[in-house]
Amino acid sequence: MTKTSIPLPHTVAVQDLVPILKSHWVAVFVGALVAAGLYAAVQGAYETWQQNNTTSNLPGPAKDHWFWGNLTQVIATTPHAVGSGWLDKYGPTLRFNTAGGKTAVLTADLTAINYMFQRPDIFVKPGGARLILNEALGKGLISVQGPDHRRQRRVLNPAFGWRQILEMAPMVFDKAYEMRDALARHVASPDLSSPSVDRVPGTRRLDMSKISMQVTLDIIGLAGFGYEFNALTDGYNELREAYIGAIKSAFDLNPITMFQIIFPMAGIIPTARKRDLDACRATAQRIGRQLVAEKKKNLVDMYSGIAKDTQVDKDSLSLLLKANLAPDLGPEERLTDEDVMEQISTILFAGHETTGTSMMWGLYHLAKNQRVQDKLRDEVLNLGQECRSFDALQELPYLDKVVHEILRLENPAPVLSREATCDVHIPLATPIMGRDGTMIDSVHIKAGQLINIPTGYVNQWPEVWGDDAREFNPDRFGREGIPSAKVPGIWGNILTFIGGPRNCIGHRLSVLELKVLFYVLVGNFKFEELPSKPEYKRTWMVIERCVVVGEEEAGPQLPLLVRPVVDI
Ligand code: HEM
Repeated sequence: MTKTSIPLPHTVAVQDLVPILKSHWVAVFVGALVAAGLYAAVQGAYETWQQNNTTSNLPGPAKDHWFWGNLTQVIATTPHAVGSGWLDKYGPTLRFNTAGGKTAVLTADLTAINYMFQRPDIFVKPGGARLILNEALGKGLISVQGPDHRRQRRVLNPAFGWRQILEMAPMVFDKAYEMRDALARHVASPDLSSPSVDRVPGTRRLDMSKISMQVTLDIIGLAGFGYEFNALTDGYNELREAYIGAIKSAFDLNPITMFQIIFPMAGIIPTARKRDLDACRATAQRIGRQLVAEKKKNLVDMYSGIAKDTQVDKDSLSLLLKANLAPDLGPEERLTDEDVMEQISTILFAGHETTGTSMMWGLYHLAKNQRVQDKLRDEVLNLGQECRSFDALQELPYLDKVVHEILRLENPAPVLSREATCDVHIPLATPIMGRDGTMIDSVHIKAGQLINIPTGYVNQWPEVWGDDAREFNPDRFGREGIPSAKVPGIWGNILTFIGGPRNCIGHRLSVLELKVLFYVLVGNFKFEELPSKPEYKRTWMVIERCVVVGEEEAGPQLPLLVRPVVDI
């Protein structure tokens, strides 16, 4: 019997499909995109459900809004204020609702925080934060993860040791005295714009937020990469404009940007914000490449004997270029010129607004606490008004306490976000009661779970710092048990510079800057609240800034009365 093959009625040869596919390629392409989108949405929804389900027993606030969860409260005030309220109410570990049906864990538990700090490959910066950092700064130390981070950190570390930072002290003193002279000129100039009540003879109403940002920009330019911004003299500077433009565009959190943060895949949408950002980045990169080329040439000239009598410049960029040439580094461990160039925007971003904001809030507290200011002035004037020795400043115990207290109470970035890369149990020092009444001694989370670390809350936690933890009182340092060694911070047992392998590489420079700046400021001027008593309010843009109520449009400002010390 011969077998005859009977074609199945619905079988179509592949070649028959080609013309159909060709004539319908747009429809097929769109169909494939929709299918991929649907798959991603279902997969995403399933993962979110799993994450939410796993943490559903944690205490925390109910949703305020069907889409924005509890974020409406956060946007109305600051993440630090809202988070602190929840932590006071629900205990040290809780869960709240973010946008799009997702949830976040918030924990001030010191064991949990230390566990996360020590495992930066498991607890990474969330996708949305990485998107913004990459857009604004490229792939510098603060943006990269895993092996790239370890490779960069190894080369950068030697540029930020105490010995290297101490060599920058003379330059920081120079800038601090330039600021003093600029303040003295302002005070001596006629005040035509302040309300008459604030025109007090022998004083001048000055925006100390602006001056804090100017002097710290000048310092980071010179200390970071030997570059003069001349911000204190207010001259035009191309890199400064590009940097300010990039930060402004990057943090322009309009609804499309918010959508892109929540759903990072949407980052490919071209927007005016992205266009502006790219233009600013192109300028910053052009100047950055030029700086790297010049510094590299200096090093090569020095090592090859062309410029025998010169020394390596003392700025971080020169020092890291030198470290990058170390013979014990393998070729795959060295940074490329592009890697080095990206560190310029990173150092600017990470080292400028943070220190500037700490200086500004420090002045705010000193103006409100004249007793502390007078005590500090009495101490620093023992060194006269022209000291240039950082060793001498290190001997001043009250200056040390004041700087600790400023950095404790005014953590510029008081809430950190992380995202788990795998399922993990986070141990807790303090067990908490779940919604079902059972005790929880470790938090189980799924991969992709968002976790917030309220470093600012821990810095102000009465359990750690005493009942007056939310007040400005430098004398708390030195009380028995304070600071507490239980707090896992890299500096001063506070969490301002965090801890673990991703701690703030610039913390020593920042402490040096603040000591020098407050020595010069308080030794030469008295800072007072304005007689018109404006109301100040905190705003948040990753960093907590100060605005005047009713003048929010003017942006961050801290107007204070400044009085030269000779007139006191
Ligand atoms: C008061 C001043 C400062 C504060 C409060 C501060 C705070 C921080 C914090 C909280 C982080 C961790 C961010 C995260 O992982 O999410 C960090 C990282 C970093 N900071 Fe600072 N910082 C300050 C000053 C500086 C200065 C002066 C520099 C540079 C000269 C600097 C450079 C960096 C860099 C490069 C990183 C990334 C480190 C890494 O991921 O390995 N910071 N800083």
